[in-house]
Amino acid sequence: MTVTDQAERTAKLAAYLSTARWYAGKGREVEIHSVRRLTMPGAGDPAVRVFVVEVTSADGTGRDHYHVPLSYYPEPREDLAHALIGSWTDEQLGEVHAYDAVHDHHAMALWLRGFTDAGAAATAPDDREAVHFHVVGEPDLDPEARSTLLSGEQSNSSVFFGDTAMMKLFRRVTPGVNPDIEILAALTEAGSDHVATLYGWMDAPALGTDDEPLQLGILQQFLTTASDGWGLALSSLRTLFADDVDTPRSSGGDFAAEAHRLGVAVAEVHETMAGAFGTEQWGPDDLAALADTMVGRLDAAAAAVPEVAELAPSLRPLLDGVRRVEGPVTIQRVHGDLHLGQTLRTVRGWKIIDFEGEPAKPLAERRRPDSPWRDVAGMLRSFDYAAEGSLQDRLEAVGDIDSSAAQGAREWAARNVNAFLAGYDEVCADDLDEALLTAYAVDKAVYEAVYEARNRPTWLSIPLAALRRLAATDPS
Ligand SMILES: Nc1ncnc2c1ncn2[C@@H]1O[C@H](COP(=O)(O)OP(=O)(O)O)[C@@H](O)[C@H]1O
Ligand SMILES: O=P(O)(O)O[C@H]1O[C@H](CO)[C@@H](O[C@H]2O[C@H](CO)[C@@H](O)[C@H](O)[C@H]2O)[C@H](O)[C@H]1O
Repeated sequence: MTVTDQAERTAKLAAYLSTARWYAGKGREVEIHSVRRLTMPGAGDPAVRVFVVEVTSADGTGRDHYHVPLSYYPEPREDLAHALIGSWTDEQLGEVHAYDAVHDHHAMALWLRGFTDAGAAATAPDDREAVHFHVVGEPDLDPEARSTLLSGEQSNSSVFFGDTAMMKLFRRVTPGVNPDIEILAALTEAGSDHVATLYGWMDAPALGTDDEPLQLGILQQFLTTASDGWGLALSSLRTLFADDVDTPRSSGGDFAAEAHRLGVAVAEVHETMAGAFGTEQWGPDDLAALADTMVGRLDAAAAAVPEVAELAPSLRPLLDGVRRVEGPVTIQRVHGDLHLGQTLRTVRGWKIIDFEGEPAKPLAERRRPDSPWRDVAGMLRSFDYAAEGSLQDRLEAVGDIDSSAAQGAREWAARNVNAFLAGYDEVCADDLDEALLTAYAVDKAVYEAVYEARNRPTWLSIPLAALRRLAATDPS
């Protein structure tokens, strides 16, 4: 292969990365520094390779690694045209057309086989350049199940194997333990009713002697009959708008009983996590450090989003309020990025998914114990998002928002926040510290403003409106 071939191939990969939903560095040119190539056990037909691509990080100061599995065909595949990375001459395979393998069910069958064969030592344990498969317990996997890629706004790529298992390939990967695997393993072992059972995971061995393995993905139970909390909340709001009622309580789609049950479920998950990982206490110094971190994040957001900069002077005192919280505050492992989209309602009750934490945070930070009120604040923000998002949808569909719809949506959010908190409080009766909860809500809305500015600018108004309301609260 010539240097020009190599450069052309890298450019095609960079172009693909720049458009991928899961690529965090939107808006900056993708600069590839190195590409590690892993082999896939059993690969042949189709040819498959797994790459770990090192790029300049989203903020330009460091390096990020992306997990990119590719499948190769000698002839173009019409059905995979949307997932084409490029066509080139490969030193071993000759002329190839390379596709993002998650879209290719022939390729994904190799991953399923990796798990079904894992007990039979499909990968040589000392093969440092192979993807390794690990299975937990004896999952009932159907080796013939066909994969379906989940479409939508995901940070990772998820495929369903029939209605038995779901595999999520992590896209941005860091050496070390991935919290999604670690927490699901602990909750599965503890017999939690509120999560999908962990079936297994895949990783690649460490590169250097100081490195830890690179966890590449997770296999878990497919939750049948699942509807996500976000969709259910929007549907409740649509019913509210259609009903001619005075309050959300009288609407046929009232969500409060579900919000209450969800509060109970989140609290039970917190309890199980506290039992599995233990608890610690935060004193005044830790609370001061938390305030510093939050103020630092506000300052970074202010530099990136001008509207946040305008509000920053009024928001800072709310974050500084954490310094006055009367400790000790109990901390433990938490979800870290909890919102309605991370909850699934099944016939067996509410389930919580995706324990990865905020995708933008470094792994070590995401694994650090925190106050469970961070998760509670995430849910409260999400009820507000649902109310405001539904008004925005209405504006786009109907052309304007009448004042009764706006008032109804806001009452809906308040009602469900109260119901959620009441359910949470039934299980975890820790005294609620308003200042701490408010600071977490500000911190989350600040994060959301940056997230929306980067990923969904038309939704930026939602966290900004929340920040404006919060900025008007009395910090004392
Ligand atoms: N165990 C499961 N069973 C069925 N559907 C699931 C399961 N886990 C997740 N999902 C669906 O897949 C979507 C993406 O999963 P998630 O873990 O949130 O991925 P990401 O990290 O990419 O955001 C969820 O919104 C949910 O609809
Ligand atoms: O689900 P992810 O781990 O990818 O989380 C990221 O994307 C979320 C959006 O999909 C984002 O959540 C924000 O929007 C939601 C509505 O789409 C809303 O329910 C959440 O409250 C709001 O934070 C999340 O912040 C981001 O990390």
